[in-house]
Parts: sequence; structure tokens; C-alpha cells
Amino acid sequence: MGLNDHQSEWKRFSKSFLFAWNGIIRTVKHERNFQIHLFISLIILLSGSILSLSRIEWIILLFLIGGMLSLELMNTALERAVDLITKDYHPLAKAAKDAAAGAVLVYALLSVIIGLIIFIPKLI
Ligand SMILES: Nc1ncnc2c1ncn2[C@@H]1O[C@H](COP(=O)(O)OP(=O)(O)OP(=O)(O)O)[C@@H](O)[C@H]1O
Repeated sequence: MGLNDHQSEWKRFSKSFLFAWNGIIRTVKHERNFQIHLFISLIILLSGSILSLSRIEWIILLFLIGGMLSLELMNTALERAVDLITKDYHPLAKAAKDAAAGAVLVYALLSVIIGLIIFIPKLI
């Protein structure tokens, strides 16, 4: 592999990183649910640093936050893909969007329960 090959590999990698970053920024700007999740995540991170969590509690919280935001991004991707396929009402479009929303809901509910397990003992 020559120097030029390495350079174009690196260019391709940095380009795909930029596309991914743009995808996140676009979602932050346009998706209200993502903005809400981001806001809650910041509050949780702030509360965590005030309540001095253990290393393992931080790892769990970061997993939950990362998973939640990633899932919300995937949900947005699916919604946009379905919108691209049809703007008209279609039962399959509804099924796809509702299932993706359901995935977010499952993860969000479990995150709340795990968050309560971590935070409640610190507060009482
Ligand atoms: N093309 C469609 N055909 C059938 N049902 C749809 C279609 N688009 C959305 N829905 C359904 O309508 C309901 C409301 O969807 P809504 O338009 O509020 O949000 P969304 O398209 O899922 O997301 P967003 O508001 O971020 O675009 C959901 O149950 C969704 O599954």
C-alpha cells in the first residue's frame, strides 16, 4: 500500500466521520424527541457529578445515554427512510414507524428504572 493509498483511505475515513457528525447535528436541529433526550442526558450527567457516582455507576449511565441517543438516531433514520418511500398513509409505513418508536420506548423505560435504582439510594 503506497503513501497515496494511505492518504485516500484516511480521506475516506474522515469524510464518513464528517457525514456521521452532520447526521447527528441535523437530528439535534430538527428532531424534538432527540432534543428532549439530549436535555435529559445533560441533566443526568450533571446530577451524576453532583452525587459523586462510583466508576461502575458512571459506566452504566454512559451506556444508557449512548444507547438511548443512538437508538433515537436510528429511529429518525427509519422515519426518514419510510417518508422517502411513501408520503401517503400506508399500514406498513405505520407498522415500521410504530415498531421503531416501540424500540425507543422499551429502552427509555428500562433506562428510567435503572436510573432510579442508581439515583434513589443516593437521594435518601
Ligand atoms: N406514511 C404513513 N402511513 C401510515 N402511518 C403513518 C405514516 N407516517 C406516520 N404514520 C403514523 O402516524 C403516527 C404519528 O406519526 P407522526 O407523523 O407524528 O410522526 P413520525 O412521522 O413517526 O415522526 P416525525 O414527526 O418525527 O416525522 C404514528 O403512529 C406513525 O406510525
